[in-house]
Amino acid sequence: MSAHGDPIPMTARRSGPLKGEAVVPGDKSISHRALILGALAVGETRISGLLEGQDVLDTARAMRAFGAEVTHEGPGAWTVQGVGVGGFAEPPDVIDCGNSGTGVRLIMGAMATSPVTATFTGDASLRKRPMGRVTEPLALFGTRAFGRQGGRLPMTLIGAAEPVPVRYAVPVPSAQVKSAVLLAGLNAPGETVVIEREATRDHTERMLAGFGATLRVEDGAEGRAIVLTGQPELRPQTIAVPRDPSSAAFPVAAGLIVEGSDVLVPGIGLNPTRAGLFTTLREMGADLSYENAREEGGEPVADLRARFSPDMTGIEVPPGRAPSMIDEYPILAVVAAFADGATVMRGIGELRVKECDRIAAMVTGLRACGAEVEEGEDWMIVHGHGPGSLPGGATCATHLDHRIAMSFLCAGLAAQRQVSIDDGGPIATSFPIFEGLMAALGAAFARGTE
Ligand SMILES: O=C(O)C1=C[C@@H](OP(=O)(O)O)[C@@H](O)[C@H](O)C1
Ligand SMILES: C=C(OP(=O)(O)O)C(=O)O
Repeated sequence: MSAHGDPIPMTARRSGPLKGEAVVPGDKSISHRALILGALAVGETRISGLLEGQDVLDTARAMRAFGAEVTHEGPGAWTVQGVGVGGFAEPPDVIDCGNSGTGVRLIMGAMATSPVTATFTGDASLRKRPMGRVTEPLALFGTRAFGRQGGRLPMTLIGAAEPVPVRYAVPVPSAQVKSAVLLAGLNAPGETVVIEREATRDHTERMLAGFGATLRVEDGAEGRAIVLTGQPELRPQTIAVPRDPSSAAFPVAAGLIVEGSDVLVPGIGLNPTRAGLFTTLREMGADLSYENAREEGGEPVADLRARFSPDMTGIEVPPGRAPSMIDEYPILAVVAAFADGATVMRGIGELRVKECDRIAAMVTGLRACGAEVEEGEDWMIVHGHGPGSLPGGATCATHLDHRIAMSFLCAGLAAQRQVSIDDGGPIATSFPIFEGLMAALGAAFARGTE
């Protein structure tokens, strides 16, 4: 089933050259944070380029439930009248975060140190995902959480009435956990310290500084420590959301594997904590260039140009790069099937707790398409056989996971036979215009399965 309705089976067939410009929507991570920090500021935050995907719309609805005024002014243009740090009202109903791990975990952090109680739920995918990784550090502030076994949603959080600041070393590389602790730290007196061994996406830190919070980053033996001073008055901001590198990954990858293609993907955020896929593709020999590199709204941005790359070879992806491309392994696995030799992906255990178990979903689907793939608890190896070599001819299960759905549709554009997916509905969570945008480039997509 798709996240919000009947399943939408889809099929992709081998396509002629993909040509043209692919203007992808705003960054999902930054969009969630703009709404949440806007709700915690005093006054009106103005946002342009907001991703209007279901995940972010669910966060907008949640911010309204906590008392912020969130208004849709026009395409991508939103305003948020914030209630101030510690100003959240108690929501009158259950907060449904749909398919979004980022939404639910960041919002839990944002409400955890206010004297309100909220119950959270989500779709069948989100209800399987672990929330203990967030509620355990939140308990240090004094927040209480009651959920299903294994720390699963639905879950009720009772915010700490008299929160204390915390010092917390994040045990898994997770920007969501880091961000939840920082957002909770906003309403605790004194300094809250979050330490991460490996740097994960830093949008929360950048945006907190933009909103006027006092924070500093110290690199030490334990890793990267973020020190936040609690109880600031956040100043409303004007935020231009850059276009999402995780969405750009799909037209870029399709451009590299479909014969004769030349695709331009303009205005993509290339924050180094997000751009690992593009570095990896270039190391594999992809004809992928950055044009017109510039800075927009405090984030590095460039136009990406991807041309058909018949000479890509498999590589060993450095495990330390995983946090900067964590959502891109499914599409990398597809590109790897069209490169020559083995692409080795290690240190990717976190993929097992995303919208679905992404290692299992990719291995099963790629094998059904005739690829040679190996897997272990936290690794995956794809043995590619060059351009046009993937047999295809399968229907792949997407398990309520947008990235799995888009990855297999891209595979079908270059495979020998069609590749179908059982449900394209979840694509709307992060990239609602994917089908039309790809079709405009020349992608042979159809509704239904073979
Ligand atoms: O903070 C964020 O916006 C995100 C962090 C990552 O999750 P984890 O924190 O679980 O690694 C990523 O997979 C997700 O798509 C977005
Ligand atoms: C993992 C993802 O999102 P989330 O954790 O927010 O559901 C994703 O978008 O790939």
